[in-house]
Amino acid sequence: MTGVLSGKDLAAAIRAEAKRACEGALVTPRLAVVVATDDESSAWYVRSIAAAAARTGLDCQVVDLGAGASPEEVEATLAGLSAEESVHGLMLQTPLPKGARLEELARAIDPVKDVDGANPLSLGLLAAGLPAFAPATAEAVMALLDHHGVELPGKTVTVVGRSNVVGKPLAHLLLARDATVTVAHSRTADLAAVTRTADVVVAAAGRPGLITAAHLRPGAVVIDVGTNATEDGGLVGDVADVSGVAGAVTPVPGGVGPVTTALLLAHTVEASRA
Ligand SMILES: NC(=O)C1=CN([C@@H]2O[C@H](COP(=O)(O)OP(=O)(O)OC[C@H]3O[C@@H](n4cnc5c(N)ncnc54)[C@H](OP(=O)(O)O)[C@@H]3O)[C@@H](O)[C@H]2O)C=CC1
Ligand SMILES: Nc1nc(=O)c2c([nH]1)NC[C@@H]1CN(c3ccc(C(=O)N[C@@H](CCC(=O)O)C(=O)O)cc3)C=[N+]21
Repeated sequence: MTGVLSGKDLAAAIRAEAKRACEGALVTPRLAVVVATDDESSAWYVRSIAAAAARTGLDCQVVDLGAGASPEEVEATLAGLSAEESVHGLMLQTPLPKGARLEELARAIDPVKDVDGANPLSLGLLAAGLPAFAPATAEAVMALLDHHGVELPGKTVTVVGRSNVVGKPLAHLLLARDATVTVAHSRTADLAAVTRTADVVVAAAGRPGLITAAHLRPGAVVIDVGTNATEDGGLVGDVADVSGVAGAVTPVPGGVGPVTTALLLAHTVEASRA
């Protein structure tokens, strides 16, 4: 029997705590989200952030520069919002316009407002095991594993994807919890060989159906980070039907996504109290 690792209850609990903190706050925490893409999965995320912020009692300011924005324009916008006292949390949506790199632009995000851990300084601190905001998605994967009682010390974990938003920071968080970590990517010669040895497989490639039953050791725990928009307006992950082989799998929607959104708000509340 393949179990379903829902993120809904966990997300609700994180939001409830953030809400309590907002009710007691002198200043309403404010999150600014900068968008320079027309990507559908980013649009999904921005809508969930705005909706969750409204329910939780945070202010959310979306600054949409359009997919044609220049890197200079994005950088100047981030620098301006970083300097604004009323803004406590600041994030830049990916993907970015052609030629723009997140790790370069995010240097303009003040590290104390870097609630999605995008400034390379945050990633460096995280790698060194020092306090910093982790990208909400990477932290959401850890929170889901903990919430569902998945043990990590000594376990083998394969992360598929090495982006600075998900794969790389997640590898550091897993290492800090004494897992043995393998990071796979598009140049990995034999993906199935490195996923089949893993007790836990995290799929964060943005490729619908990439991970199949043939990629898994029987009983493996599968965390599906992928959020791929379908033509009919739905959302699918990176994991095909693996029921019967996987021990447990996170659903899409309803798995990593809601926890990511909730943690982004929690980070903003925390930043507003610093
Ligand atoms: N649920 C959530 O909260 C979130 C979901 N996402 C989703 O997660 C997915 C990944 O996001 P992100 O990390 O930003 O994406 P990127 O496109 O930045 O990175 C994708 C990574 O996957 C690797 N990859 C691509 N194709 C393959 C393949 N066939 N086999 C093995 N590895 C492959 C790439 O390798 P290489 O480096 O060689 O190019 C790259 O490292 C997307 O679907 C995104 O929408 C992202 C953030 C949050
Ligand atoms: N800098 C950056 N950081 C990101 O974390 C990031 C990004 N850019 N760009 C886009 C992707 C995509 N992403 C999603 C997060 C949550 C849902 C989510 O909450 N989905 C709900 C469904 C949506 C709903 O029902 O409202 C769910 O999975 O249940 C979706 C997509 C984060 N991303």
